Amino acid sequence: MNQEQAGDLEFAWFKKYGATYKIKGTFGEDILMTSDAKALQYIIRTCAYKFDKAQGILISALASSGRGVLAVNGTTHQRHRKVLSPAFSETQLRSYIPLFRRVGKTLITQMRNAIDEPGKRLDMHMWFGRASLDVVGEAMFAYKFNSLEDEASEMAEIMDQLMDGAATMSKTLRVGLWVLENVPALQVLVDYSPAHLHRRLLQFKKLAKGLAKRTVDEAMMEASVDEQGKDMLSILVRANQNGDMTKKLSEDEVLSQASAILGAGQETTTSTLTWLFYELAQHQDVQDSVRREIAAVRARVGESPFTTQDYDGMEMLNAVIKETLRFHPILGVMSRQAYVDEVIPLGEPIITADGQRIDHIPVKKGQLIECAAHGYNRNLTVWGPDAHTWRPERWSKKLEHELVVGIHGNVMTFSGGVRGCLGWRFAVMSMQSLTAEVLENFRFAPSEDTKLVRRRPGLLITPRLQGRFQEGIQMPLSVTPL
Ligand code: HEM
Repeated sequence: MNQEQAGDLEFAWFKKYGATYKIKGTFGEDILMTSDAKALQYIIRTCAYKFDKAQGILISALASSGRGVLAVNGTTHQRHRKVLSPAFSETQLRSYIPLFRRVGKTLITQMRNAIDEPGKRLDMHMWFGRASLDVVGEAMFAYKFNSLEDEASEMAEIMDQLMDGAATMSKTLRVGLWVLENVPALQVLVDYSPAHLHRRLLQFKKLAKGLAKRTVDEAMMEASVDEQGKDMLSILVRANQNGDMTKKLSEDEVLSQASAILGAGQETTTSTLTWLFYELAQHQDVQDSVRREIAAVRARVGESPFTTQDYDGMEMLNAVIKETLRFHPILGVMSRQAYVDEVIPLGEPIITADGQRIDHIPVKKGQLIECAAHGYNRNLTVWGPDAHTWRPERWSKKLEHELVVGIHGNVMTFSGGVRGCLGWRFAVMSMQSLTAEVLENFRFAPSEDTKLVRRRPGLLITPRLQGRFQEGIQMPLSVTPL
């Protein structure tokens, strides 16, 4: 939809028509759009598999990541999720803390090398993109992309181009998806599409699968516990070996998890960190108070590295992370489809076109539903009258919510329920670590171009410069070493 900033149109319509309304899709089909807490809880938590991913989304997930967890529904999804879960246990995630710290240190060194004067303009999207790629790559398949040090990193370049293309939901892409959805026989042709974006996707899948294959082969050969790899794929391979035959993943499914996790984890973390520093640059008082909080913990622990408890105890740091997740969800909407006839309850009743006040909406099998994460995250009924303001102080007291919707802080950004983000805790831990590291070393302020930054609408909501969208995703900030 044409709008200057992602969400502008939807926010105006939520204000005018209420938390739930109907829009028309690419070819005039009815789509239900909702930011209603009760409806969302019902759709993504209570009846998650009755309202599973929409066919169009499954097709694009299949094209971008293969037969991994992102591209399957129902009982197949349950099977994938069960094998993947051990790789995301709290104990497992704690073992990545030294990795977050190491990548943070490299980020600091490389940023310092790039700064030759105070207030240097740096594209923080690029820097956080490379840091996130190095973190996710090593955690996932013990592979060091070293993209922070290697300017010509092939994977970093592919990811940049992919995200740039995928973030722009062009008319051609929308029509293409519609055709594939409505003429399933054509789906076999997807891998032969000549489109530039698609070529890049194939390169991405090939590279990720190749790296995954190496890790998987090594994991299969491990002779003793001491030799066991601690990366996510090795853990997944072990979990898969233990399950009974009907619950196992095939080799193709195992290898596809690499592109699924890389795709799900890299740009999402990058984007959240990027917006977080954008907000800190605009709110110098908040930036100072987070830095003071970090300095106080540093004074207590001295040269010892921060622990998970240290990070979790930093109230202001965590408030800034939660508020950024609330205010800047990278996925504005999550597309679902009713796989059975159902009735969706509403917490905020609506008035229909013929003047009736209703608090339930009956839907037929096949109905498309857009679960509006951006709408829910700024729903005034849930967050109060200042929902449209980035204000981390709101997290200083425990927020009481009547309904549980999201996984973390009850925001929708990581979604929720059985399809909620598997990597949410990994993402939060890596953001805590990278943010603390960077704030201890640099001060951020808006640069000349920062005022041009807009939330560009598309499949993903990304920062671009007004009038210069073609330059790609970027976040120019002025950076001064401390
Ligand atoms: C700030 C960072 C992140 C955000 C905002 C985010 C957001 C999301 C959302 C919204 C979904 C659900 C999509 C849907 O149902 O349509 C999801 C799923 C997923 N995410 Fe994340 N994610 C983040 C980081 C990560 C990381 C770091 C990883 C892995 C290392 C990861 C792995 C996954 C996986 C595997 C799924 C699929 C879950 C399933 O279908 O069962 N995510 N994420």
